[in-house]
Amino acid sequence: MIPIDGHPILTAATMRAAEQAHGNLSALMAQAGAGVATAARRLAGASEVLVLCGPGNNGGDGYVAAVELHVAGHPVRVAAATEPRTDLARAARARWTGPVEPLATARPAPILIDALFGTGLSRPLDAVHAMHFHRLAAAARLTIAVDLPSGVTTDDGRVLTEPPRCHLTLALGAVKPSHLLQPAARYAGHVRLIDLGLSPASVATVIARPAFRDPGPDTHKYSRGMVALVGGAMPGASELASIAALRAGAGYVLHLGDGTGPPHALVRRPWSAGALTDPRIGAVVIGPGLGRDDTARDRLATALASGRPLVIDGDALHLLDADAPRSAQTILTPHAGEIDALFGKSTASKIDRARVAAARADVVVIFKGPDTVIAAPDSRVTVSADASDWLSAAGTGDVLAGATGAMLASGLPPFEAATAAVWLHREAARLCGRSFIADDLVGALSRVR
Ligand SMILES: NC(=O)C1=CN([C@@H]2O[C@H](COP(=O)(O)OP(=O)(O)OC[C@H]3O[C@@H](n4cnc5c(N)ncnc54)[C@H](O)[C@@H]3O)[C@@H](O)[C@H]2O)[C@@H](O)CC1
Ligand SMILES: Nc1ncnc2c1ncn2[C@@H]1O[C@H](COP(=O)(O)OP(=O)(O)O)[C@@H](O)[C@H]1O
Ligand SMILES: [K+]
Repeated sequence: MIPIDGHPILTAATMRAAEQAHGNLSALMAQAGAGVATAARRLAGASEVLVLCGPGNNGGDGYVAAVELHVAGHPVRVAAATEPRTDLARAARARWTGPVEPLATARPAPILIDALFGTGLSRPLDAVHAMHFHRLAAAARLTIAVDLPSGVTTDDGRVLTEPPRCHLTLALGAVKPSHLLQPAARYAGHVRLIDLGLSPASVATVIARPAFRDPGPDTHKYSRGMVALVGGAMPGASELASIAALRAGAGYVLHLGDGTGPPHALVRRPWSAGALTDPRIGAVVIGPGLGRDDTARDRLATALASGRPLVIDGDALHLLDADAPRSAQTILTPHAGEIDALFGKSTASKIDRARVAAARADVVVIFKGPDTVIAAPDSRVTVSADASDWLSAAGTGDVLAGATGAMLASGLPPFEAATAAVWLHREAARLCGRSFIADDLVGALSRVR
């Protein structure tokens, strides 16, 4: 049971391929079931465990876990609505010598293991499975899902049948998109990986603590990263982004636009057409509070022509031509509404949408939300889940844009800069606790760094 940070994300199909490449499916199931049993024993204390087994190999994992728990002397019962249908699951079922209670009449237990359906779920649960899964979870103190909470898809974060909210999900062999993508992810609770030794390759990974560029003895303010913020109609937003760039670690931040006041560390200048020609500028951030009028259009055109690395956020995303050729490293930071406006609506998964957008616009995309997906034009993807829901407040996106500018100006390549900023933003939100405002989040960036 290991943390998922930095681990590859596999779809149902790539998982099946990894499983086939391994060759010994029975050994994999034995390992998976044993991993589930070990985790359950660690968390259950002396409490009884009830394992719900489905018809496929997810159910097979459940039977193996039940056998392992029994062998270890742990009180365990099994319930199922149907007989196993795969050879592997039948073999696992045959090794369970205790009774199999009908799901509909099964008595609850303090610890519930959901081994009903995993990556093979292809349609909504029938009424018996759905109703009794909820009944037994409501009576349990702890619900542990095997591989995925039964009822969610594997690849795109959709919910076919609403499962109960599990406390823990044990991802078998690899993390799957639905462990991270909403709305499915909220039903998984904490996600931990059970390593099956598959070492699968994937261009998609779970976000991990980034390698920041820290200052050294030879660093000066410009080499540490100079960020220019282009202001506009609402200077508050671009100021918030400016201060975020400072607190995220930029050595010099220039706010180009109206507005006065602290912090004194922020260098303020009025906007001018030549404002972005300073070759020391390592990143230009444009969009927070920019507005969408002709002035905003002119400023965006100047920024795009400057050749400086760019972070394009907020209003600027509504003025941008996604298909225009790029002359500089560019990071876009859209939320769902901005993705729709720029690239059109789509029912594809958030990971696929981010990847398609990055390739089409030849940029790094930070597709924001409770699940944030970062995609590069070369198909690399990293996903950040578990962000504080309290980030759903005005201005927190401006903070991310500023932090992204700081990371880009520090010399990190765009994908790494985007990843570092998203991680920093998420950890800062964690430090802020509840009911914080965007200004508090800015302060917390320093503490995280
Ligand atoms: N991929 C791997 O490396 C490993 C996979 N294992 C397990 O195998 C699981 C996948 O097994 P399966 O492919 O057998 O899939 P599942 O066990 O998830 O379920 C598939 C079975 O249920 C049926 N089914 C699908 N949706 C249904 C619904 N709503 N109502 C009723 N029946 C439905 C399918 O027709 C099929 O018979 C994984 O989630 C994992 O738990 C582990 O045993 C070990 C390793
Ligand atoms: N429910 C949520 N849980 C976690 N993070 C969220 C949630 N809602 C929004 N966020 C994050 O908060 C930020 C909001 O950005 P955005 O929508 O651009 O707001 P604004 O433009 O007001 O600053 C993004 O980083 C996004 O990922
Ligand atoms: K399950």
